[in-house]
Amino acid sequence: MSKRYDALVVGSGTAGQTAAYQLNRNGFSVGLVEHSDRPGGTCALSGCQAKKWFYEGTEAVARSRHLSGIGITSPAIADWSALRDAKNRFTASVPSKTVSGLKKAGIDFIPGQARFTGPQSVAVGREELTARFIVLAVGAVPMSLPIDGSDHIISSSEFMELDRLPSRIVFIGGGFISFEFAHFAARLGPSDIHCIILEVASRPLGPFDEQMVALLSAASAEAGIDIHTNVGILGIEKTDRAFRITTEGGRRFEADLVVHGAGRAPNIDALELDSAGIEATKRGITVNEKMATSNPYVYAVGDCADTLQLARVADAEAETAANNIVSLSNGDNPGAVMDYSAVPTVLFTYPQYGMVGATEDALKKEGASYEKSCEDHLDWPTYTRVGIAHAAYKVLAGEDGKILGAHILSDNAAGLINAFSLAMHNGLSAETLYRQSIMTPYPSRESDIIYMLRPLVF
Ligand SMILES: Cc1cc2nc3c(=O)[nH]c(=O)nc-3n(C[C@H](O)[C@H](O)[C@H](O)COP(=O)(O)OP(=O)(O)OC[C@H]3O[C@@H](n4cnc5c(N)ncnc54)[C@H](O)[C@@H]3O)c2cc1C
Ligand SMILES: NC(=O)c1ccc[n+]([C@@H]2O[C@H](COP(=O)([O-])OP(=O)(O)OC[C@H]3O[C@@H](n4cnc5c(N)ncnc54)[C@H](O)[C@@H]3O)[C@@H](O)[C@H]2O)c1
Repeated sequence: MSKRYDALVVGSGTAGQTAAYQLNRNGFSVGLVEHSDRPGGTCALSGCQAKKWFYEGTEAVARSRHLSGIGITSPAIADWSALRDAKNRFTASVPSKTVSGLKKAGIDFIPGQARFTGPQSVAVGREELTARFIVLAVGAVPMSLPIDGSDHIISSSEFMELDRLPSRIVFIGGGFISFEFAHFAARLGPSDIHCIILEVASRPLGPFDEQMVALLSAASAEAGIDIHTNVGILGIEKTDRAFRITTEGGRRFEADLVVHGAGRAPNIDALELDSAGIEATKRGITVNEKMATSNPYVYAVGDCADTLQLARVADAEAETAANNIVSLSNGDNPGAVMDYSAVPTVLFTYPQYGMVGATEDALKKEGASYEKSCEDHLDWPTYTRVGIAHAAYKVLAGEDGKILGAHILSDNAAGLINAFSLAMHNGLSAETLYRQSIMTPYPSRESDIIYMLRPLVF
């Protein structure tokens, strides 16, 4: 049996849905293939949205601990399984809402695993589907690790399903997931909790600013999280009551739980990309700035593409691909391109670390001339009021005054960094952003932005 669509989308995560709805709104007949029995994707079910339940609990506990002695007498105590249940009440309805939403819009939902049979054709079970354009949005999965006993490692998704947290947790990898989940565990786990992050590189959080990472690492240490770098893990062994992790150089770590935070790889093995002439590396499907692959009929978006693995980047890529497909169909030039120069990123640790644009390390490496406004351990009332001792910022501007990058440690780094991201998108100078920010609602985290900019302006 064979069915033909104007566009076929593979994957029902945020990227796949964004592309499917946009093509559908433009009058395309659209089919969406999904092989999971829980459609809806990583962000909603086990990523950004799901983990935010634990972040909000973490913030409440951490804030009340910080306020202890300055007006709060009884710091909050978390109920891990109640937070998990609240998260699951949200995720439970995601699959059915995903499918009903697609169907209501007139998009065919096709359950099953897609694999290419030709440049414009895909098999799902016994069904052959052909399409003028195909959008791949198959996401990523935890990278397989060359470690003996790696079957003892649990994923971040499994972590969020635990009934309770044990006292000793080792996180493998010092990236986004390990930092965020260690911060959750340190506030939501038992009172004797001890978290360890083992990073293979010489420093954790490689893409972030080295100085700010050192400040976040110090804040993490105070919360009960130890970070070890240059650790080559050899094996994980199950002992009577725990796990023993052995490393190069003969070091050993004992843990009740070992968690994967060592990167996510594109979920492309089942697609048989070679049958369609689509190039990929272990970092993802190779795409150009229009999100087109090496096959002109196929686009790749979201975590499976060799770009950034962030939810709103996935959406922007999906919109870019869909716009280009619509243009091509109309006989127009496909002119939509992705720009990654001012993508804001936030680590949902406590305090949060928000970053946009260049790091100071990168500017130094490039030999770029820049000016910097930077301060750590801020004693501004904003932070003394909530007992945060580790707030910090760094703003980098070029010779022409334009903002090149910003880095913020704060309990609301997400909101703050977005202001800098918008300024960068609009090519604003530090002085223009300063003038436009003077009347920011006061006092707030955001009204402090002028203090961050002053050294670059006067
Ligand atoms: C723990 C965690 C926390 C995160 N937190 C944040 C955050 O705070 N902020 C942020 O911006 N990002 C965050 N991310 C990243 C974010 O979740 C991803 O960037 C985003 O979900 C990617 O969406 P996607 O649509 O590309 O892929 P996915 O949502 O993974 O969707 C891919 C879909 O394709 C399906 N599929 C795969 N192969 C096939 C096939 N052959 N046939 C049919 N279907 C197939 C899968 O079943 C899946 O449903 C987090 C990720 C994790 C893991
Ligand atoms: N707040 C957010 O936006 C957010 C949160 C979670 C995840 N994410 C996305 O999901 C992606 C995956 O997250 P992640 O934390 O798994 O990956 P990551 O790429 O952020 O970090 C992986 C880390 O593990 C290290 N590593 C790799 N192999 C190792 C090994 N064998 N032993 C020790 N260390 C090892 C790497 O050097 C790196 O520092 C992120 O890149 C990010 O794009 C985003």
